[in-house]
Amino acid sequence: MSCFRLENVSYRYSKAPVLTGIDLTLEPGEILGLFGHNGAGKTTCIKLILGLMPPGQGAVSVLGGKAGDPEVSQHIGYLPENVMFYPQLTGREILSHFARLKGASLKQVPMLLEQVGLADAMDARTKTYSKGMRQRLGLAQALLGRPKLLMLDEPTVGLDPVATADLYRLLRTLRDDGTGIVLCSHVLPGVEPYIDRAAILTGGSLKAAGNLAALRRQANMPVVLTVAPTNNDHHLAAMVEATGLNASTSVTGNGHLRIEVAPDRKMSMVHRLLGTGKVRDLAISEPTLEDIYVHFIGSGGLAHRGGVQ
Ligand SMILES: Nc1ncnc2c1ncn2[C@@H]1O[C@H](COP(=O)(O)OP(=O)(O)OP(=O)(O)O)[C@@H](O)[C@H]1O
Repeated sequence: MSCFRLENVSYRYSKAPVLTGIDLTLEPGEILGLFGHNGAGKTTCIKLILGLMPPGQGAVSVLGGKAGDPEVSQHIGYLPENVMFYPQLTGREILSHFARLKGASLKQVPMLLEQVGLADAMDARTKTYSKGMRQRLGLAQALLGRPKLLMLDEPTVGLDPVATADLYRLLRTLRDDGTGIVLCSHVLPGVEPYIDRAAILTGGSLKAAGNLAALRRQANMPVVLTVAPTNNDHHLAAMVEATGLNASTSVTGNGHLRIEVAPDRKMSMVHRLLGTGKVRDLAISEPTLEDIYVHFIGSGGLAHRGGVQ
């Protein structure tokens, strides 16, 4: 049973379409990174999965049932992008309130607060919490009732590096226990090691989806070889040009040769380079998640403003 399945889903709030023909599935025990520029439609996808509104077109099924059904919703944990809590209540009181609403055991409350690092602050009013502490409380709220599907919108905002690493470790444990997890984040280098698959949304359409290896194949972006020549030999560049492997070269500030070559020609290039006997050191850089994201989104940057239509 999939955690969710979006089939040919489209949605519009009022005028222009926000999502168009989205096909996306999440299986148990998988972490999916959902990425896109501001206003790409990530939160709208999440709202459809939560059943907060029906799709304009297409089908949304969640945990084998209908999005929004109470029996389905009790198995979903959700951390929204901006968490707000009643400031006069303590962390323990707030989490207990959410546990009652969700029908989760109250015994979980102190345990979860400890798990997210709020053991010492659980009886303090949340108005005294830092941004990171509020974020941790939001995370504890999302984990109530051991959800089968966990959706986290920018979960590391406000978290320090150690807390961020703790969060990702926790997500891995939950994933290994069979939880399906959706992670929306703009901090791509941070999430890259932790996701199993990425889905890239732009302008309401799914541009690409798959694991990093599949996305790299699809993007077919060049691999970068950085070569330190022996004795600062300047002839290597000409030799690279002469290979006929259609690589482009440039010299970096510290005299290294930077070679961009198609992925399927990488090994030929490496063999040729090593064969010259003029290579002192060699580094290979595959496109990162961020490179792939920019490739699919385009260089629009701030041109993708999202916002009011
Ligand atoms: N309640 C609403 N009424 C009208 N338009 C909305 C509403 N919520 C979102 N939108 C519009 O839908 C589009 C997608 O918004 P959404 O919040 O899904 O994007 P997002 O990818 O989550 O963006 P961000 O990264 O900025 O959080 C935007 O153009 C936004 O202005």
